[in-house]
Amino acid sequence: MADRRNQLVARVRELLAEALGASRNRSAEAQTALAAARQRAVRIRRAAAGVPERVGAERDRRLTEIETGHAARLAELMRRAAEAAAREAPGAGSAGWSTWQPTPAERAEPPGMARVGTLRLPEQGHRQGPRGDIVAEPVPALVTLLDGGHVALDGDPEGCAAVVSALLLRSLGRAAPGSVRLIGYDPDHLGGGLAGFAPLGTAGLLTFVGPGGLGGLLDDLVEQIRRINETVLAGEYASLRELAATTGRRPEPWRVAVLLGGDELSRHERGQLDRVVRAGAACGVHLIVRGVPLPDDPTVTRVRVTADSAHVDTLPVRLDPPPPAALVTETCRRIASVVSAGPAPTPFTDLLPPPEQMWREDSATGLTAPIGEGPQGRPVLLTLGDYPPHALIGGPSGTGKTNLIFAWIGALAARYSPGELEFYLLDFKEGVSFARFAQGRRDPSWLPHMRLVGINVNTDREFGLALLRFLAEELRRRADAAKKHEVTKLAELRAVDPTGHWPRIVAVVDEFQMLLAGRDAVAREAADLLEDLARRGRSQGIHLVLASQDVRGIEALWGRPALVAQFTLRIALPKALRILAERNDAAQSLPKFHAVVNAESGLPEGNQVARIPSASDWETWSELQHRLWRMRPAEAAPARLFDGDAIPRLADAPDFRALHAPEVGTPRGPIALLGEIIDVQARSAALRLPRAPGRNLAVLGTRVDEACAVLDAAARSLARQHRPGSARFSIACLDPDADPAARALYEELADDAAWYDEESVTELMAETADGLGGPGATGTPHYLLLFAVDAAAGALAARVGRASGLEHLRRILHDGPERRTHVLAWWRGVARMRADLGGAGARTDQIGAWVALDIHGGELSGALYPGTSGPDWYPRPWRGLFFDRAVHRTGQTIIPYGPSR
Ligand SMILES: Nc1ncnc2c1ncn2[C@@H]1O[C@H](COP(=O)(O)OP(=O)(O)OP(=O)(O)O)[C@@H](O)[C@H]1O
Repeated sequence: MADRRNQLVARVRELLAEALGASRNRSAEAQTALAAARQRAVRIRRAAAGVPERVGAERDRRLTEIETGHAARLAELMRRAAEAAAREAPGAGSAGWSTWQPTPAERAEPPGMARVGTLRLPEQGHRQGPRGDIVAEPVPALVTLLDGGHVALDGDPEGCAAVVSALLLRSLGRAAPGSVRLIGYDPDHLGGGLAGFAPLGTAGLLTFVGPGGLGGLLDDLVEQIRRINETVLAGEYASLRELAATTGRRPEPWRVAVLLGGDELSRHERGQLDRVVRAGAACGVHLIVRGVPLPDDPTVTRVRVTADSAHVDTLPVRLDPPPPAALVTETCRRIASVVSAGPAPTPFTDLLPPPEQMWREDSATGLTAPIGEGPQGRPVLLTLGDYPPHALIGGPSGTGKTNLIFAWIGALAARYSPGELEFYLLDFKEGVSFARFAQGRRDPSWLPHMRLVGINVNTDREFGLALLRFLAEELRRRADAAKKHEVTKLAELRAVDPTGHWPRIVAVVDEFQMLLAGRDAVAREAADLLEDLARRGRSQGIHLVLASQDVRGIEALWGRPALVAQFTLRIALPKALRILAERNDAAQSLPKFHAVVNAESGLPEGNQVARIPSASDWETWSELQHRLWRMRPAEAAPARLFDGDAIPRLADAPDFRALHAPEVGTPRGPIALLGEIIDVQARSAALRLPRAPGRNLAVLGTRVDEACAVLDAAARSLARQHRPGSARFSIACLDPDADPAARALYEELADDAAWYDEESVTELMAETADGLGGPGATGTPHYLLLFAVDAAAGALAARVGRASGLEHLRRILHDGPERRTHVLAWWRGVARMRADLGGAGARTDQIGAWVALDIHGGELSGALYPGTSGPDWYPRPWRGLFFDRAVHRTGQTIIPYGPSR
């Protein structure tokens, strides 16, 4: 039993030991696991502690990134907004006050908006500057006024006044001087931003309406809107802005009414205010109000100002300071002085079609072109055709006649090509402005339509006559052509003869009364020609435009009612008298640079007032002329310029250039050119010297230079028709003053010339007379050029052999021409010539031709000139009267050629 018990104890011990061992192992394992777990926990805790730090950094990084992007985007948007604002409110519309100056919009350009401050954004836009600094980009706060709408102000008076003066100054700065008119209504004398604009009042650009005047003011604005809608926009345009954009014209000013408080409005006034708000902006009528309720309308911008903030509609705004007072008054003063100086002329380009449209018109039925702008901004047209055919222009000196002629010629020349229209222009007053139409030294261009320009012709009425004769000839040519084609009018002639050259002709004569002045042959013939041209030119496309500053010019026509009646188109410049019908005094109240245009012979119902653009200053004109000149046809030749003050040169004369010597022998009837004829083609006066009795020339008068010039031209032109060595030129100079000219001629003629003086002239006479031989003898052509031959009378009176020198001279004059010996002699008076010819009663028929210089017509009576009283000749410098009994009925005025040297 004990064993059993011992065995049992041993077994229990054994089991216990096993159990203890096992549990020790387990415990150790547990310990290890615990330690590991503890370590993990620490690690985890540590790791866990690191996690939020990383997430936060990431979040912050992202946030910063988003913020930067946002700021950049905002800055970019604000930059664009600022740029857009600068576009919407260019120049004076938004410039800062320190650099502000007026920048008027072009006429087709809208004036734009006006800046009053900057937008106050919740997050102000920034962008990084180059060094990382922050740069603010303010966005301008803009308000629409001119052409856009109205502004209603409310709140702090000082802030409102700042907005009013900023808006007004910016509006004035964006418009041409005078094109913004302000009307103030300030019954409580609040000033309200208007005060600084007072200088505009002197030019009528700022008017005030007194207390109680609001109703009248609103009625007036409504009336303006009605008128503009009916007569200016006239259903064609929705607004003045559209009209300006389409046509480039702005015929109405902007009217800005500034209404500052006052009593409550009556029903009528409210109604009128409503109308202005609804319809005003399209007609350039705008309101700026404070203390006057404006109805809600899309055109109304509301500006609310409190002591520390401001809003434009709903946008918060930081208002600009008001413009400096000095800037306001100085700007207004300048505008007022420009306006007081007179209305700005409309630009000349208004009269012209666009370049691609030039020379597109057809003149078959007439010529139509604008001359200026009418009161409603519409062009006023001038027409020349079957009706009205001719025009009279009148206006005292300085009222713009010349300018009007330039404007009209330019408007026509730009529309009709030179094949459709030709001009002839004659200016009887002193001045050279029309010379521009012809080619000049300074400017090689000319107006391709211009065929003739006569300037400084005041003493050369013959030139006017020559033009009229030329036109009469052209009229005859046209009438003949019409008859041949069995038609009556130019339009029909052009239809049946489409390849013919039948342009309309416009002949302009400025100060035409000079042509008709006096009761002499020139005036009589001129009036007859004018009458004929006026009557018949109408249907043949020849149109007369006569201008005069002087009522006497018109009176010269008044005596010829049939002539005056043809001039149905009348153009009266300010203060012109008698151009319009008797009781039509519209020209008396015309402003400067305006004209009454009347196509009804001046009857009041035909009046149209036009504002004439400035066209005559050199730059304005030459721009057009150069353009048209470049368009000229290849064969176009410059206009003939006749300048009464210029002395022509023989070497330039077409007739001189055309002379040449025959291949063999002597010319049958050589020609001596004496001077330029006063005519349209610059021809030379030519004396034919065939072998026929009387073919000698006497130059009569005391003017040395002119006499020498006539003999010089005669000799040089004759020499050109003889080969060297085939003619003799004997030059006798008996007046020392003529010596240089005679010597120059002697040198020019070289071997063909011989020189004689007082000593040797007698020999010349004797030898020449003796050499004449019998009546059939025809020797070498011999020309005796005797300068101041009367000075040799003493020497010639002496007998040499059988006869005296004078007798020889008479024989040469008598028998010479038939033997090719011609005398071209200068006597210093008619009586001296007669004496040399044999005394007072001597025959003069051996003097077949003469040129009279300072000799009165009466002295030339008798055998020298047909009739009893001599020619109508009043001597004047550098002019001569040429008469050739073989070809002339009346004398011909010539201009001696200038010295050839
Ligand atoms: N429409 C106009 N706009 C601006 N300036 C003008 C206009 N018309 C004329 N003028 C200017 O007025 C001045 C006188 O004009 P213009 O020479 O045409 O007058 P006029 O009547 O022909 O005078 P006169 O007969 O004395 O020559 C010139 O300096 C001219 O430039």
